[in-house]
Amino acid sequence: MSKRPERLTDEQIAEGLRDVPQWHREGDALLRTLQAPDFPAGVRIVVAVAEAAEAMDHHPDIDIRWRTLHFALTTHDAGGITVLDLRLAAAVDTAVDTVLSSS
Ligand SMILES: C[C@H](O)[C@H](O)[C@H]1CNC2=NC(N)=NC(=O)C2=N1
Repeated sequence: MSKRPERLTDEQIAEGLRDVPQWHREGDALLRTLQAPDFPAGVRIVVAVAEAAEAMDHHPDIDIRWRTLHFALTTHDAGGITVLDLRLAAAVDTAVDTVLSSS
């Protein structure tokens, strides 16, 4: 097994968030909410995110309400936000952009 990442400091999180401006921090999680054009597009986004997450072995909490998607990222194993969450945030953004540009 690879070494578990360390929790980031408040400063490191704030700095990391500059690269993923669609996200904000709430406590021990990074959050992004977005509106898909319709429900099927929202589901396609979730499928693309799931594939990226599985490849990274790091998984978001996802809430779908019709065409509104909420993503929450935290590292359960570390009890807070780690570099894995910042990487996953960027991967979610890529998945969203890919799906939306092809629909
Ligand atoms: C063994 C495996 O690497 C861990 O259980 C992974 C899987 N996906 C995970 N996803 C998230 N968000 N946090 C974790 O701590 C986590 N742990």
